[in-house]
Amino acid sequence: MDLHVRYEGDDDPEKCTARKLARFDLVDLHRSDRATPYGVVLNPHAERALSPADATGTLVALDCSWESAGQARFSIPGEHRALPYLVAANPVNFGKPFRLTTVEALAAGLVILGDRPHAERLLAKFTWGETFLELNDEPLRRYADCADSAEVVAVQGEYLDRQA
Ligand SMILES: C[S@@+](CC[C@H](N)C(=O)[O-])C[C@H]1O[C@@H](n2cnc3c(N)ncnc32)[C@H](O)[C@@H]1O
Repeated sequence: MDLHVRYEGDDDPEKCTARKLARFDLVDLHRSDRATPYGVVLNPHAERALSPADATGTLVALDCSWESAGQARFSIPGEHRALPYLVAANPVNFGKPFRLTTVEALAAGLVILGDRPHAERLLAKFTWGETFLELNDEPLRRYADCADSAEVVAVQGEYLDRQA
């Protein structure tokens, strides 16, 4: 799978997971929407949840600060998909649902789309990377077994009910 990041550069460069992935040649960074290849765009505001039905060779994330990650920022052309309920393992948002770093979002997307080994290669660059897969082991396996977005949303409902 080709991994691309629309890079805004408005977050702390020391903590930026996309920059680190780029240093290891694990993603390509793009400074404009126009330069970003068309594919499945990971967008927390998207109406449709990512599912194994989204067969694609190109996964795109937007790396910007959460303060600036409003809907309007996601102007990248592509098929926009939200990730279902998963919790963050990164030190900034540990345990918070839906608030994933770029590497966590790309890794989750890869697992749901059936490429767990690729996800493991990305996460191996972060001390807390393996924890992300451990914390989300059951939901990730279940989402990856779903046929489509509606099934993913139904499975997600079980986790949201447990939270309530
Ligand atoms: C807002 S940026 C924050 C990046 C952070 N500065 C870092 O260093 O990784 C995280 C990106 O990951 C993707 N992402 C995170 N959580 C997501 C979710 N619940 N659904 C879809 N995409 C998500 C989106 O592309 C989002 O813009």
